Amino acid sequence: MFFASDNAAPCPPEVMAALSAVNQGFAMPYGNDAHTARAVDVIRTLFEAPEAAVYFVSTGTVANCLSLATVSPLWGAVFCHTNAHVQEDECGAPEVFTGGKLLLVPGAHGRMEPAALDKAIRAQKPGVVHSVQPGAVTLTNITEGGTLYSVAETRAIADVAKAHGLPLHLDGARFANAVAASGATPAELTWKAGVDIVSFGGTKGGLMGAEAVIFFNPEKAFEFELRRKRSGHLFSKTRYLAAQFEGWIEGGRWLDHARHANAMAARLAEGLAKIEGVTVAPEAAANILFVKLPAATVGRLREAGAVFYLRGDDYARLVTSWATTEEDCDRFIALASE
Ligand SMILES: Cc1ncc(COP(=O)(O)O)c(C=O)c1O
Ligand SMILES: C[C@H](O)[C@H](N)C(=O)O
Repeated sequence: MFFASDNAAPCPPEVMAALSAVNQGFAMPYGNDAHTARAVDVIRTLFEAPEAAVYFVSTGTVANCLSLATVSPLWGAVFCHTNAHVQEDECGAPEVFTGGKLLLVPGAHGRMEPAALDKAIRAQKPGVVHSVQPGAVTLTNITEGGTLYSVAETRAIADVAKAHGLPLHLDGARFANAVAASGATPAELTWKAGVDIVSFGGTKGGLMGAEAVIFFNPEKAFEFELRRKRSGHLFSKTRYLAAQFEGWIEGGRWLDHARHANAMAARLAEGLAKIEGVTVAPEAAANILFVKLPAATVGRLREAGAVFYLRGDDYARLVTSWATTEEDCDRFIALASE
């Protein structure tokens, strides 16, 4: 009953097999190897973006920070949701890397409200030297609140960003879960909806610290490469990051795992919603649930070995993964209903 985070899950067998397969002999370092080239092609094909620039890094935080620093100037404001990971869980790294500042945009259920984004951008007095200048917009899909930006909702944010001439970044730490939840294709949920750069998360999907950054317009790609090197995030043995993506994407396993994680969260939500005194927050679309549990229930669950975080308002955050089993869910539900 380990629901603290999908980060905590082990690596699926195909990822370990891919690591073992790539660990043969010598290969050019710094991404100049055949595995990296193949993984780049696999991702370009997956996103229907043959011209895209694709890079591998080891954490979602640095994927976000390097992406935003590449597209937002030193004096830039990056607009994000009030509870965005870049705001709440990256220790100010986005502002270190970009040199600018994050400006928060409200919206229900973890999604920025397009009108609120437009208002926040206009409030920055573009052209006035005393004001930070609008630099970029970033959204998270699946959001930190466990909700989904649909294709239409992504397009609505993109339309506001584009109206102000701003690039749109997508924090896709759980993008696989968003694709599984939306039924859209990766292309429909990104560049076809107006997204310019994606942090395509592998770690939450089970990879051993591997993330991909995708620039659909490769124009500024080399700047990303320079920033990645300067910040010490150019892996000399990139083949080990790249091979994990190859193994994970091959045969659609990346999406099968995400569908499974989402299904386990739905199983939990359905069972917990039937329990008197338990409230399941609405709009959960993927593998993150927020559930209000009586204090005694929290104690009983933890006593029985359940692992999960409590949010400030006493909502438990339950995160499922590719490795979550039906037994995990059913045992949690049974204990919560005692
Ligand atoms: C939505 C979101 N974005 C980015 C990250 C950052 O990933 P990392 O912890 O690998 O830096 C996380 C971490 O879990 C996350 O949940
Ligand atoms: C919250 C923590 O930073 C991590 N992003 C997670 O989702 O578990």
